[in-house]
Amino acid sequence: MAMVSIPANTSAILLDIEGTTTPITFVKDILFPYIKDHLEEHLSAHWEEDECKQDVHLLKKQVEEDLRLNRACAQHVLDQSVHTDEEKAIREVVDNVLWQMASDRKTPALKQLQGHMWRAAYAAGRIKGEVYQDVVPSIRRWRRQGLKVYIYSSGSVEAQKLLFGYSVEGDLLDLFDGHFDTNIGAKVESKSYERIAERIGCPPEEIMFLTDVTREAKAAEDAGVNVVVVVRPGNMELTEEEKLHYNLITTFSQLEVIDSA
Ligand SMILES: CSCCC(=O)C(=O)COP(=O)(O)O
Ligand SMILES: [Mg+2]
Repeated sequence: MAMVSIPANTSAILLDIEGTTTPITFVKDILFPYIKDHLEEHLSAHWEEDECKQDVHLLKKQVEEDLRLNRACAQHVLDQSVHTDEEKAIREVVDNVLWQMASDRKTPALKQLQGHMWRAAYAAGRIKGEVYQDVVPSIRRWRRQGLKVYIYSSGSVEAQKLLFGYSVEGDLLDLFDGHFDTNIGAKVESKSYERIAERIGCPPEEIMFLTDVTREAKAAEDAGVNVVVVVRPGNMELTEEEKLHYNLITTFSQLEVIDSA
């Protein structure tokens, strides 16, 4: 097993979730189908509640933004406060959410609603967050070596905390020093990594980002962050050029801290 060094000046490890800590199949075959199967029921049950109203309001704002930028989109998200036909309004929200999911969009509006829906399923024990076996021991080792560990995922911070709080390995939230989602910016934009460095309180060069997606790796690299690309079963194939360019690992155990002592 080829080892990859964590540079001695590193103070924080930043982890992606889907395809990095967690199998893509967990997200695609369990989390996303849960939303599709329960969306209409969830909206009907909570339509009059403040949280649901805020979720719908955010979706509506996203539609307005998409229209402003001429993005093709399912345009019908109505403000339920002015709509009289609740069933029709719910149907339109369902259409918009399903359209966003089919396009694998990562908008904060979509991710916030998903997080709220998963909460009930995790709390009832119907879903448990999956993590690869090498993840927990490696994070514990890095922490013992003085590194901070953060999550940066397109999933909302709430969804991240549910996944790790109700995981197959129990409550893992104490492994993390903080969480970031797309409220700090998209994962494919380098500015997001600069903001994260600022929030963590260290220069980008002291952060190592682990992800399966090379567009995210490139954005992080452009910000000065060190990057390792994680190759897990079912992750997107890398090009030959990408394989040569990036440090690759198939398990977190391959990452070793260079001891400065
Ligand atoms: C964190 S829970 C669900 C994951 C999700 O919704 C998602 O979009 C995965 O994105 P990632 O940035 O972790 O690859
Ligand atoms: Mg990922």
